[in-house]
Amino acid sequence: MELFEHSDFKEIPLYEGVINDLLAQKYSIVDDFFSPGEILTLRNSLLSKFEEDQFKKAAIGSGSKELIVKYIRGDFILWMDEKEQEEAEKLFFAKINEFANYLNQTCFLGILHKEFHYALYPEGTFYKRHLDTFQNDDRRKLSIALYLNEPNWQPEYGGNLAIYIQEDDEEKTLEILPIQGRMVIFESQELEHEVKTANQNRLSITGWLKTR
Ligand SMILES: O=C(O)CCC(=O)C(=O)O
Ligand SMILES: [Fe+2]
Repeated sequence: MELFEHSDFKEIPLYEGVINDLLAQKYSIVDDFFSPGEILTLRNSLLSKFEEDQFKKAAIGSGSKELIVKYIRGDFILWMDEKEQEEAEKLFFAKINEFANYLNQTCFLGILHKEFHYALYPEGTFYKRHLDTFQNDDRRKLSIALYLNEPNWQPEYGGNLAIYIQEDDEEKTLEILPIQGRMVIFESQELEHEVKTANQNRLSITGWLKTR
């Protein structure tokens, strides 16, 4: 007879890597969170929804204070609906839910909610330096950006994600190229960041894992 029940918990190296990065440096960059096939499905979903004119100009703040501030951010967004039974949403949320459950089991993060949107930054647009918890939402725990850009995104296409890192008394800037399939995860309440001007259409999914 066994005294202790074996839990069905199985260690997943990809998620362990992300967790170790987050603990060590508050951010993690992974290029194989989703498979190339999944990335293509997500990219095609974004493109067809954009062509159907479903995207709206992104705003700052919420409710009646919503303002369209094009000198702060120039992207167009479409909130994703988990209940949507399209392949893209299904595969995206299946993986994100698995990851959130894993975080809850291993790090006791208490992730209860999530919200994600597709984003398209037209040529010449950017998102000025900010903290994601500015968006009237201090429940945001982890920010996630997944890049759905064309293959072989070049440095001259711009659109880097700049993350500002406080090191002792000095500030360091980390610039991340938004190559297709890359995912960046970082602590929403800790790291200020910025989307540099894109010189080509820049496609992504952005979202937040949130506590109560
Ligand atoms: O797309 C990115 O790299 C980050 C986007 C972002 O900072 C935001 O939507 O709050
Ligand atoms: Fe942000």
